[in-house]
Amino acid sequence: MAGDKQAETTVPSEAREKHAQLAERIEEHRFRYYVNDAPVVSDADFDTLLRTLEELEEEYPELRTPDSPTQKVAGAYRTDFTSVQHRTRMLSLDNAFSDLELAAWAERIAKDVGTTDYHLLCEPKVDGLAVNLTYEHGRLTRAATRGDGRTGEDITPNVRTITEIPDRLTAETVPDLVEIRGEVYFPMEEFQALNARLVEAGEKPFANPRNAAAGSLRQKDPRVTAGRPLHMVVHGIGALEGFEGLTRLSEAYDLLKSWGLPTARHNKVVDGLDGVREFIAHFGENRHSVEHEIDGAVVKLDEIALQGRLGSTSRAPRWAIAYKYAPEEVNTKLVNIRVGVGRTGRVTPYAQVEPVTVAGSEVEFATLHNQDVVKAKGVLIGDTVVLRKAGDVIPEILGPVADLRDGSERPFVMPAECPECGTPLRPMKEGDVDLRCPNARSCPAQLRERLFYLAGRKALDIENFGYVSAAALTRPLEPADPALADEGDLFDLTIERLLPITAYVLDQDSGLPKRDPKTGEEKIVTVFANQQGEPRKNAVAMLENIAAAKERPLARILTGLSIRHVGPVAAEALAREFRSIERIERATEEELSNTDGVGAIIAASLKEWFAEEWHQEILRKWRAAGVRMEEEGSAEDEGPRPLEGLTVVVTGTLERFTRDGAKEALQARGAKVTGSVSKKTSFTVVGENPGSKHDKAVQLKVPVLDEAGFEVLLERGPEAAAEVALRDEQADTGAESAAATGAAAGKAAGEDTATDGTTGADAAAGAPTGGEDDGGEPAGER
Ligand SMILES: NC(=O)c1ccc[n+]([C@@H]2O[C@H](COP(=O)([O-])OP(=O)(O)OC[C@H]3O[C@@H](n4cnc5c(N)ncnc54)[C@H](O)[C@@H]3O)[C@@H](O)[C@H]2O)c1
Ligand SMILES: [Zn+2]
Repeated sequence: MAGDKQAETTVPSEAREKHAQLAERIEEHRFRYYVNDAPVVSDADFDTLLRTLEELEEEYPELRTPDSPTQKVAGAYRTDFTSVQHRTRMLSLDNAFSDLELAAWAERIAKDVGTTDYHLLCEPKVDGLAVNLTYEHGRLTRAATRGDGRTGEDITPNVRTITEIPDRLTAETVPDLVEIRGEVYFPMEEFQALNARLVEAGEKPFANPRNAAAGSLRQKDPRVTAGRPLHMVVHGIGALEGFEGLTRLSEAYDLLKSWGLPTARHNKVVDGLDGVREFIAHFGENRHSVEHEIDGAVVKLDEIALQGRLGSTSRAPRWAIAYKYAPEEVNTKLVNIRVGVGRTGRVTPYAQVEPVTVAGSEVEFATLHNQDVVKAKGVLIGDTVVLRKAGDVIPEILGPVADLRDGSERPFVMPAECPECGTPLRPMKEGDVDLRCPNARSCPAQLRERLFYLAGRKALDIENFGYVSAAALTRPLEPADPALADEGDLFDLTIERLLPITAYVLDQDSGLPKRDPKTGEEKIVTVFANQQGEPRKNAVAMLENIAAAKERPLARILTGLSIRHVGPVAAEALAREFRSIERIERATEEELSNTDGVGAIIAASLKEWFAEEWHQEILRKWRAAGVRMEEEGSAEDEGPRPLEGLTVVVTGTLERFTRDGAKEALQARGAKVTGSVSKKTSFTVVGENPGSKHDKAVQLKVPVLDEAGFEVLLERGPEAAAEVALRDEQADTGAESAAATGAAAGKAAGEDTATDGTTGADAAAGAPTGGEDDGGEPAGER
């Protein structure tokens, strides 16, 4: 191994070789990125390569030659554009990937700047491509790409199509010559539409908005550029002739703005590192509240004279640094496109990718919305794709890396049948893009999703009831019959029914069985029993929690029914207005859609839902199981108050009510409860052993109700109660007056109550049988 090479250099040949290979790969990626506008690796992976090269050069400084990629700005440029010399170089930026690196930079600045009197200017780092605009005597004479920093491509006609960039600066005194540097970007919201158009025209879609910006700007035909929604943000000044007096960069921006140039709105001048950290944290959290994509924050020395004192390396200024945020985009393989069936039967394609970590979490699935979206994105199964996960948003596929295709990729075909129950799929309405599984009741997928939603936070909030339980109850491996045919039997589940159930452990994101990380096998468990066959603690708790859920407020019960378009907000509005499922069902479409927060669509959807026999069956079963189907006036001045305007006296002992309970039930319905009988008393309720109040009522001809009559009053209102009032003491006149009061009260409390109080079917069917013969058992279904 000795030989003369050793004498020449201290760099081992493996290191030298590694360096050469890395450098070549980096140059190739730069070519694809800057020249083709079609990178094949993610920025993060590219940055890692560059970092590795830097570290190697750290170790063997001899490798750091002037033509190393670490020492140069960008790379080549395309020969079909005229090349132009920049008057001053366009540089790149050094990066900080951590607070530590940022602090090290700040420390160096503090040391080298030679004064304590300086400021730091913080700017969002715009994710686009750099351009250089030359204005001579206020007129735009040239626009160019960065190129290798000295020479760029002439893209003047293209840049002229960007409306934001002025042809002429709007000021009386302008420099003889000024180079304006900035970033051209493509808005994320319009990216999808562009790709859809490209795919439609049989062209290659872009992998992300940054490439779309570069590709759109670097068009041979500027008319193509004109059709693209490009924008620009100014972030620097190059050459400047015939203009004096600029001392701070932040002030220069204000000047540029007054000249009509598009400057940034989010820049901030701070005193020191703490301010920088605050800025970085703020935009880290609000990355998506800005009009363009941000991939970091750029920190600059604000004083222009001090910038000059610090100078630049061949690649980047020493007076600035780019702090990079965690990448939100990664490249990964699109393994498959599957379809999932949702709560309302909507069948949606989703992407299954090779698992990757992005924005701090591992991602294996991404949304694709519908078959049209799959087509518009131009992705093929087997493609390398750009996957994006922005904040809490569901991961999505941006586009394919078309340059990596090898011909083995295949297009996605939407299945004709439901993947879980085999029913042929169809659109709900003509013209709908979405396909649905029409087997709403027993499609295991739909039922599972409905149950999961029903048990979830927004609806009944049943603890110990998650996705695995929902799956086990609806599609067990054993026994063959699922414990639930639909949600109707939920409240009748018993532990005996649960114990024998075995099922796959399903993943909530994909609906697919989870696998054992060690063996790779699909996980199968006895969901509710332990190894001894005894009930698991969770299973017992789940049943208890299911029972407790019967008492949830009406709005939650309503939400849990998975009526299309009836989410928690609409359910709340409906519960407030109608206060019982029955009244919602009986309401006309007009009454429903006139409710605040409920529109025509929701009204129609409610009507459709109630018309379905198996939905009625759910309601019957829930009712029988004791699920709350109406609101017991918790809020005093909300909703209909059918007994509004009535004054009621209660005396004696009631069997099914305490005195307070009776009082509360009356007040909740709007009645006034008093202690003594007068002419104004609407009803006197008498229990066992009533005292003088009963006599007084008889004397004043106030209608008297026994306990059964009292229940009629509560449930069906004053008119029905008047009919069943104890008649032996010629209560006729009293009844009439009570009915009159009731009707007036109905009006006062709003139309719903009026209809309710005088309801046709129920009153007609109920009144004749109520009262007299059967001991006051209120008629009607319940
Ligand atoms: N995926 C790939 O194959 C590939 C290849 C090459 C480069 N890249 C990526 O391209 C990016 C660009 O590399 P780079 O060398 O231009 O360095 P850089 O993006 O790290 O920083 C320099 C550039 O930032 C821009 N910038 C945005 N906002 C700015 C602001 N407010 N002030 C000043 N400048 C601002 C300027 O155009 C400047 O040229 C990197 O993120 C790199 O990962 C990717
Ligand atoms: Zn189905």
